[in-house]
Amino acid sequence: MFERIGKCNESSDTLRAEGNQLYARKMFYDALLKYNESLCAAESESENMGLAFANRSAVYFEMKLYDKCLNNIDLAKENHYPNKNLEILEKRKAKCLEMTKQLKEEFSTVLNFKLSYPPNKKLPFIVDCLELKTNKEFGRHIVTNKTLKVGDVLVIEKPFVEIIQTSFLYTRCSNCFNDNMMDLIPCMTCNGAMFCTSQCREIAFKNFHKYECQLVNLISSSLLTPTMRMALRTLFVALSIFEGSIEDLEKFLHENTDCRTIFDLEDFNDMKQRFLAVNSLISSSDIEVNASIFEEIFHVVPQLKSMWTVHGQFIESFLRKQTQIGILNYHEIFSWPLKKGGFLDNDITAFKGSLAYQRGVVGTGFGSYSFTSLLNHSCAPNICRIHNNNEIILIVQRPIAKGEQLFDNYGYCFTNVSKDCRQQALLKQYRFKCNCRACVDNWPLLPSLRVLDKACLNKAKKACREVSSACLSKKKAHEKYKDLCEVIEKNSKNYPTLEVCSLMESSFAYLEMTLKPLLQFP
Ligand SMILES: C[S@@+](CC[C@H](N)C(=O)[O-])C[C@H]1O[C@@H](n2cnc3c(N)ncnc32)[C@H](O)[C@@H]1O
Repeated sequence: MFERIGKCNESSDTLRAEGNQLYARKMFYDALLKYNESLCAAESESENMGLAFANRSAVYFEMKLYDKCLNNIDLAKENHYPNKNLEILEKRKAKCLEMTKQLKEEFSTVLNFKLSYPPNKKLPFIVDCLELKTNKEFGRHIVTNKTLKVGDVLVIEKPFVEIIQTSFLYTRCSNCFNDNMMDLIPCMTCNGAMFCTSQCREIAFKNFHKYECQLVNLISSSLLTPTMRMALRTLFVALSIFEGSIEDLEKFLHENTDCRTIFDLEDFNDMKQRFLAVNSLISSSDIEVNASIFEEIFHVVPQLKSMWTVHGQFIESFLRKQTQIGILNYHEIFSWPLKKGGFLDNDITAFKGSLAYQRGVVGTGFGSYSFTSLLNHSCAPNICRIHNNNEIILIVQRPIAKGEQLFDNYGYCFTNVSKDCRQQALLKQYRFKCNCRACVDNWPLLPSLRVLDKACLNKAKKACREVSSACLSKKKAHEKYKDLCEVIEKNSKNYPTLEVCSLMESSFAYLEMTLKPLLQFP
């Protein structure tokens, strides 16, 4: 039998009752959150599980998400929903089936991003024209060997490892980040992880959750920074690759000390090589890491404690290095909030005035991306980054000539952050002095940029008005985005003018709109 960590029907009852009150007030997002917490707290094989699924089915019915309603009715029945109440569920099911027939809505419209050019033969998630170069000024960097157009999709990268911010534990799959409109299933043992499917639950258990399950409350407390949580998850994933043998992991690292980027992999499907690519990312060895917290965590679980007793030194240096890699390389993952109006009170990344806040997206987690981490920063980038669940998609934002370097933006764009602030922040976190054109020539902030083409400025103003008031379908947003890409391509010789930079901002907003959930909870 599993040891039940944090499972408790009494808490599950309290959480369900709180959910019921929110449901009565039609606060469906908050109600689902409580039902998910209640589900996670429910002792397995108790009727509390069935009740939580049934409650969720009621929310989905009100939201007209009939497929999810039906799914939750089935789950309720499979999970000890009390027989005496079955009639309620059967009635709901019948109504649901009737409504599904009537409903021609296309809730399932998903826009799939595809690479714009043939894929790299070894790395199928990047286009074949990208090359790795190294020089003194930039270290490793990526250039294109063919001219690229605005809107070209260059990379669709999944992380090697990702973690969810604690405030999203009950709203997203802990394995793949899918929110599945909160239609999630709990870990059968702990109360701190949910999954979108049983496959995801199995994969997570195999890859990392078997180690974390007994530690979830500690890991998700404020003891660890997100970078340290990522380091710990990386250790558990690496351990799983070596089938739990810390000796083999240590030996492997000892024998493979040379630097290997993702371009050096012989076989992309070999997880050991993929791990080496993450382990070879640039790190800041001078950053202090308080490793004693890791020791405390390991001492909670007997199996991990004995591992630390024998291999503590190796584990500590592994975790220190991953933390130091993380500071320079891990990417925050942004998603659209499921709740109308947006942000959770405790979402620290959504501070007012931040770019994410203006765009309406929230930071839901962090990931390690071996390719994207080879991109250098410019305050005037030529590519942009969007997220589809845990995937990073890299798209050309202004034309890039053959032989030019691809530049990402580390969160400090010249259009809305002053040169002094940018330079200080980049030096402090990323340890380099930025010499991009915007810094060298001290380009002004967006409102003070010069105007060269009045007709184009009018187009930009129109796009700006539309994008801030628009409530478009994904398809329509994608069409608008494509139109703007053409206008930017034609006018790019005037960059950085007010009109071109505003068009770029609006096009990015349309692009993100293509990933917005079709429906948000009240
Ligand atoms: C995510 S890594 C980028 C890849 C890195 N160049 C490498 O060799 O692995 C971030 C680090 O790259 C370097 N870097 C990024 N942008 C740079 C720039 N514009 N100029 C100089 N160095 C830069 C800094 O050392 C920074 O900490």
